[in-house]
Formats: sequence, C-alpha cells, structure tokens
Amino acid sequence: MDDTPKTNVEHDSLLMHASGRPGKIEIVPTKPLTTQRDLSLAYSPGVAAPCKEIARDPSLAYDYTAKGNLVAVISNGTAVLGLGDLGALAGKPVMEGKAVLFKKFADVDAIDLEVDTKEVDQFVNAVRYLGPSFGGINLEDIKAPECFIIEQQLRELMDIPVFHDDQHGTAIIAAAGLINACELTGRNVRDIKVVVNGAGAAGIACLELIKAMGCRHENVILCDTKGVIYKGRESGMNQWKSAHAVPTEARTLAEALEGADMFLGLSVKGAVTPEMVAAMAPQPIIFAMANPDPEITPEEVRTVRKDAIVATGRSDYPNQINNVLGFPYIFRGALDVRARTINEEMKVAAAKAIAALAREDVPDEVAAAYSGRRLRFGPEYIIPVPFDPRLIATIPPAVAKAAMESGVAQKPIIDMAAYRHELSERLDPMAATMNAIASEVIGNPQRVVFAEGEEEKAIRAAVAFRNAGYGHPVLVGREDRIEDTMKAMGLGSLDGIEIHNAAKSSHTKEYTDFLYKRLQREGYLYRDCQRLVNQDRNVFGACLVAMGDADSMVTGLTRTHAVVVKEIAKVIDTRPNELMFGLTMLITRGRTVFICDTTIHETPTAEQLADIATGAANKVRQMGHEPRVAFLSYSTFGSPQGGETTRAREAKEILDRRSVDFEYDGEMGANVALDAELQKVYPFTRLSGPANVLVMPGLHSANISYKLLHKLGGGTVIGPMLIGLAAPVQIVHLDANVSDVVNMALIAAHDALKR
Ligand SMILES: NC(=O)C1=CN([C@@H]2O[C@H](COP(=O)(O)OP(=O)(O)OC[C@H]3O[C@@H](n4cnc5c(N)ncnc54)[C@H](OP(=O)(O)O)[C@@H]3O)[C@@H](O)[C@H]2O)C=CC1
Ligand SMILES: CC(=O)C(=O)O
Ligand SMILES: [Mg+2]
Repeated sequence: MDDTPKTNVEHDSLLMHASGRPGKIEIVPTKPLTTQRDLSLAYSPGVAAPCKEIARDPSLAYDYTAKGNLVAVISNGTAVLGLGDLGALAGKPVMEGKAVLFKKFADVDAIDLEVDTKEVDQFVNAVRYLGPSFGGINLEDIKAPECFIIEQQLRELMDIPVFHDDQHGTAIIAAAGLINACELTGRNVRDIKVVVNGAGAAGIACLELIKAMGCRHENVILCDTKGVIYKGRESGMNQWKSAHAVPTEARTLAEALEGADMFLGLSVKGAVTPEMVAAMAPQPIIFAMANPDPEITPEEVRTVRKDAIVATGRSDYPNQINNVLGFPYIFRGALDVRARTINEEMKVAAAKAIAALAREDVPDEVAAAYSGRRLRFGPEYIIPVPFDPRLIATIPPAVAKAAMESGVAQKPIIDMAAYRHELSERLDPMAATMNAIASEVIGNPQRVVFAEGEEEKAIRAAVAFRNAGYGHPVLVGREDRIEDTMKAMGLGSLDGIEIHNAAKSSHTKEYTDFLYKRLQREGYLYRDCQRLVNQDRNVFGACLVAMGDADSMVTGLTRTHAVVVKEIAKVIDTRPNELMFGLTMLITRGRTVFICDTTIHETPTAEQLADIATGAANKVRQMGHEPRVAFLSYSTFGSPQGGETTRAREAKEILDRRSVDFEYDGEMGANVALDAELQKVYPFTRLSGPANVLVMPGLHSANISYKLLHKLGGGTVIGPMLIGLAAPVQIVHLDANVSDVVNMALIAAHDALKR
C-alpha cells in the first residue's frame, strides 16, 4: 500500500474516477434500437446486407460502419506519463483520458486498448490485425526505444494512420511553441542553442522535428539519465541516441545548459535546478514538459530568471505544451481525407497552424474557461489553450490540406470553406445557424455600426468581424482612443474599419436637422437634438443607419436594454403595421426554438400577439427555418378554461382572418407544442410537427422560460434579437462577450441584407 500522503488534486481525481459509472468512458449507440423493426435492421437479419457489401468492396466499411471515425488508443503502459513502467492496466486511466479527449475536442470516437506485453513482436502482432476495426491507431505511453520499432513496423504493416502521440503529438506542439517563443525573443531557429533532456520517445521526436525546422545539429545537446550524449559515449546508448550525439566537452545537464537558449524537458520531475536556469542565455526558453510534474516549476524559474519564457505540460500553469492540442485535431484532419498515413508535411502544417492561432485575438469565452486570465500573445501565452473552440476549425483543415498536397489523401476535400464550417458545427450547436447567416453576409458585406466604439469589447468584435470577412465595421468613438486600445491589445491595423467621432463629424448638422424634425413636437429644442447627436453614441450610431451612412448597428455593452431601446426609438421607427419585440433563439438537445416576446411587451393584446407571431415567423424563415408557431398558454384548446387564455385563442383567430402563409395554432401548453406524439391527441391541430416558434402570453413567461432553459437545460442562446425596426439595430446584453457582439453584429448585417 502507498502511504505517501495524497495531494488535493490526487484525492479529488480518485473520487472523480470512482464516482457514478467508474472510469471516464461509455459507448452510445447512434441508431434507434427501440422497436422490433429497428432490431431487424441494425442486427439480424438486416445487418447481413452491409456485411455482404463490405465483403464485396472493403472501402464500403467507411460508409456502413464506424471505422472512419474510430481511433484506437493503444498502450502497453511502459512509459505512463513520466511515471515510468506502470504496466498496461495501470495505464488505463490515461488511455481512457486520451479517448475522451479525442471525442471532446474533435468528435473522434476513440477506445482504449491496453496490451499486456513488453515484447515488441508480440505487441506489433496484437495491433497489426486490428486494422479492420479502426480508422487510425494512436500509440501512447510506450517507452523508447521499443516505441520506435513498434511504430515503424506498424506503419509498414497497416494501411491506416499509425501515430505515436508521445513522439509526434508532443513534437508538433513543442515546435509550435518554439516558433512563437523565437518570435517573441527575436531568435532564429537556425541559430538557437538547445538542450533536450530525455532521450526517449518524446525527446528524440521533438529533437528531430526542430532539426527539420532548421535547428542545427551541432547546436543541440541531448541528455538522458547518464548525462550528455556526446560523440563517443558508449554506455546506455542506442541507434536513436547515437544519431544525435555531438562532439562536446559538456558531460552533465548543468554543463550543457550553460549559455543555452532553450531547454526542452521530456524526462522527469525535478531534473533541472534554478542554478542551471541561471546559467542559461538571456531570455531563456524553458519547456519543462514532464508529466505530471515538470522538470522545474515556473515558480522556481522565476526565483532566478524573470526574463524566461516558461511552458509546462500541465493545465494549471500558463503555456501548456501538451499533445492534447495535437492528437485530436491531427486525427480529425487525417480521418476526414482518409489519409493513408500521417506524414512530415501534415505534422509541420499542424505546428504552423497552432503557432499562428496563438498570435490571434482570443475570444472571451476561452479566457473565461481560464478564470478570466487575459490570454494575449506574449511570454505567458505562446500557445493556444486546450479549450479554444477555434482549434477544431484551424488544425484539421491545415492537416487535411497538407495530406492532399503530399498525395496521401484518399478522399480529398473539395470545398475547404465548407469543411471548416462543418468542423465548427461538430461541437458548437449554434455554429450551423451562424455559418448559414455568415455565408449570406460574406457575399454581400454590410457596414455595421459598433456604437460603443471605444469599448474594448466593441473594438475586438469589430476587428473579428472584419477579419472574418463579415463586412465593414464602423466604430463610433475618438480615433486616438480607439487606436490606443488597438495598439495596447496588439490588434493590428485599422484597415477596413471606419471611425466616426460624433463630436467632430461632418454629419452632425445633417443628423441634428433630421432629429429635430422628428422630435420638435416631443418637447425637444434644436440644441437638445444637437447634444444628443454629439454626445449620445446610440443616437449618433442610429442616425448613421437611418440616414443611409451605414447599414445596421450593434450596441448594448454599456447601457441596459430598455434605455437603448428608448434612445434608438428617437431616431428609428418601427416598420409600418409591425411591432417591435424581442425574439430569442435557443438551441437545446439538438432542437432549435425561437421564443418571443422576450423584451418589450409586458402583457401583449391578442392583436399584438398576432403581430409578434407574424414578425417572428418572417425572421425565422429568413434565418433558414420553416416556422411552426404555437401560441402558448397553461391551457390546451380550451382546457382548462380561464380568463388569461383568451388572448392566445384570439390571436389565432386574428391570424385566421389575416390568412398568413405560415403554420400556427393555439392556445396550447408547451408540452403539446413541442411533442409531435402528444399533438396526435388533438388530430385537428394545424401544426405539422413540433412548434419551433413559441409565442408566450407575456413578457414574464417569455423572459423567464428562455433564461431557465439556458441555465438549467444547458441551451445555447442567441438574442434577444430586436425585430420590427425600420432600420436594423441589435442590442447585446450588458455582460456580452466579444463573440456575442460579433454574432449580434452578424445578425444585424443579415437584417440589413434581408430588409
Ligand atoms: N507535455 C507533453 O505533451 C508530453 C510530455 N511527455 C513527458 O516526457 C517524459 C518522457 O516521456 P517518454 O519520452 O514517453 O518516455 P520514455 O520512457 O520513452 O523516455 C524517457 C526518457 O527520459 C530519460 N530520463 C529519465 N529520467 C531522467 C533524468 N533524471 N534526467 C535525464 N533524462 C531522464 C530517459 O533516459 P534513459 O534513456 O537514460 O533511460 C529516457 O531517455 C515524461 O515525463 C512524459 O510525461 C511525454 C509526451 C508528451
Ligand atoms: C501528455 C502525454 O502524453 C504524456 O505525458 O505522456
Ligand atoms: Mg503520453
């Protein structure tokens, strides 16, 4: 029994692994298995059909089975993290972990297989015959030098990608970190002096990749448990170590590190001391990647070197250089083009894509997953974080493209832009809708006003909006302030972004005249209008839109929804015969519903409910959904009867008289509206399926229900979108993040396009 006291993390991790269903993985069927017919299709006798087809043409396995999206994580447990040879069974928690990371980050189905042998031939034989089951093989935590032979042999024997994660996954991420660390410290890979500690799977692979990137052989010293691997050393050698032996006087790690620019640690906890770091070159680059504990902690480095760039393999320090950033996405790209192998070109493409992503502005929700830590390219952020949702749309396309260009793709991707969309939709339920809107907007760029143009979030959103090709952002604010913020945040140039300073604008007179005409009989003097135009960004921004100097507007970061609505109403009317209201889109459990009115009318009349339904149906159709509107109530078709249920009934009757071109019915309970089976109890209902537009009887129920669904149901929300204005304006929540602002700006641009 191990008497060593457990740390909090260890204690909590044991509890987590043992809680509920033990371990971290289960298998979920993808086809219905509820009726006898289901069974006869999925299993005998129906299943014979795909079997016979695959026997005739093996490539059909990719069409009829899970093979194409299935990866085996295979280990013999001889190098479990940096814990050494714990054996196959003890490595299982890590392998289950890798399998769930495949799923979580890249929607690759993966299963762990622990093979209980240290013999190379036995291991190779155990794996080589598994080829038919899988689309790829991820070898994990197999010690060197056996891992080199195993991988080599399996690559030759199998016709699917075989990839030893500890070698190549690690090397790719380390290379990406190196590219950025060199950029930050003004170094060139060709000139840097590197010390690699650990001459095993990860160490040798990192070394080989950085040499392939230009690092000079004579500039790298490799060390292992016996110290420096110098030319002529005889003990503890193998052919992989010998290939990297250099003539040097240095014999210990400490000697090797004197004056070195970079330390790459792929060995064990505590292998490096602060004294060794102190002897390195100025601005040393230290990647202490041993897991679970690094060769030296960032705190220890800081005691001697404030100027160091430090990375570890752990999640709880900045700069996590860990293969989790690589293997899910590399396999995603390889599987999607049905690559025969994962070659050097694909690895280099992945490293470059990861490095480039770290230099881009980071969405707020990513920072939120890291306790609000500001993630901005610099010494504390040289590599993207694992919870960055952009990784899925960034790395696999780079890998797939490299596979296609290097001739190993058996199923090339024709439309890369569509592939990127498809990737982002795999993990983000909102992405499909937003991508559909984006694809319309991109071909017809609109000028969108970001009224709170001096706000950091608005500026970042405008930059993201421009960079995504969604249109031309127009910022309302002072140029110098905006430029200072851009500079401080490293947001690049203002190209393509228009700035309007309300106080100095040449439009002021024109806008004041316009506003005065609207408000002179509402108690406003000319100078009041002048002040509004000069000083109120929402008013000025709305004037830009109303007067045709911009197409639409987004605002709301600094004032409440109700206040913004009042300000906008001074400038922009609602469309004739329409009603202004809030429409909230919610995606939950694979379903998309629109709820209204979530913002404006506290107790709408029957007439207003009918208007809301019509406005919502139009908008929903614009967004690519065929509306099925339900007027909701606590009663369904007259049962129970109550005074409050009549408005919904009357709204339906008003629509009957208007003969509108969409499906609607009511009044009905939410259960009936959303359940096709329950609707069969009312065979007269006109809904042809579950409703997707829920017209609530009042603001209370609308607003409360979308927030409940969001918080308790785990739904994803867009909006409330403001519907019914004569010129499009969208209002974000006060606590919106940059992505929310970009999404609402996109909707505002789409509104303008569809006007
Ligand atoms: N951050 C990341 O993403 C990853 C980190 N790693 C980490 O890298 C380390 C090595 O893993 P891996 O390559 O798979 O394992 P291997 O068993 O293949 O290699 C281990 C190597 O480390 C060397 N080593 C052990 N102790 C010391 C020491 N005190 N000083 C110098 N060298 C030492 C061994 O030397 P010798 O040859 O003399 O026995 C051997 O060369 C682990 O800590 C692992 O967690 C691995 C993969 C990914
Ligand atoms: C991260 C990893 O794969 C390792 O430490 O072995
Ligand atoms: Mg590993």
